Amino acid sequence: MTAQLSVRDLEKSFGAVKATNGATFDIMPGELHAIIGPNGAGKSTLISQIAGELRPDSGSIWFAGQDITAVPAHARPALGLARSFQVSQLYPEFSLQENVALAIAAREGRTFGLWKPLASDRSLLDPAQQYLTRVGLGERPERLVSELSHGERRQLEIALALSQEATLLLLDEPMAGMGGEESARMTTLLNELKGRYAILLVEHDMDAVFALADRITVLVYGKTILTGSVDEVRNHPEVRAAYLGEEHA
Ligand SMILES: Nc1ncnc2c1ncn2[C@@H]1O[C@H](COP(=O)(O)OP(=O)(O)OP(=O)(O)O)[C@@H](O)[C@H]1O
Repeated sequence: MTAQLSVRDLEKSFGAVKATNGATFDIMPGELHAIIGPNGAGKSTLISQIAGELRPDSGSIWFAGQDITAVPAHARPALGLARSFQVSQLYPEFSLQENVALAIAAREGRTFGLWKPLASDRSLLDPAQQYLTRVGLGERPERLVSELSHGERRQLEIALALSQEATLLLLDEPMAGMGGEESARMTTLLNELKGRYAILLVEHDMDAVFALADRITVLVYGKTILTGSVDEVRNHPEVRAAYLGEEHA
């Protein structure tokens, strides 16, 4: 089976800091693959290179068998690779459903100088409603983005990534800033999405990572020191020493 994403010997330095130092791993179709590592290990730098926002110094990134190392960030979503949207990119005065409809229109290359025609376009609003339902926001699609709680905004970001017809979702700390109940809801959502989508999850919440991950890659000082199952990672002496501490061992 061809990997959905392959990262090979990736290197990226900032001055004297080797933020990515020979990172290599694969994500298979439908796999939820977590990247963990201590603060400053290079997780954000890695995800930014996969999204195309940072150019690696050397090494390669392959998406569904195609070398995308030189493909610019703006062209990657059309291939099926979606980084979750920032809610700051949304239209606060429009409803959830209208925002997702606008994202679908943008994906389809439709121009929307006038909002009115789009607002009544069922061919956009119906699929928008389906994406909202898939992430648990389907009940009140008329709400404004400004009315959402922090956790609901993160759910909306995922709906927007799905609306890009992604096959790989890049999720950078989706549980950050969430309370227990919101984290549990996000964990349930990601559990429903895995299998249908390949997911690269960078997350500090180890309970969520251990509950969700099919495989985990451990990053320390930019190097991928291990890729394995939850049990393999929990029991690996170097990982315990470098990162987890006894409470998760
Ligand atoms: N734009 C930049 N310029 C200079 N140094 C950078 C830049 N971005 C990251 N770094 C450095 O690269 C290293 C890796 O940083 P990165 O943010 O990727 O780690 P991280 O694993 O995401 O950390 P955290 O868990 O704290 O978010 C750090 O030493 C950081 O200081």
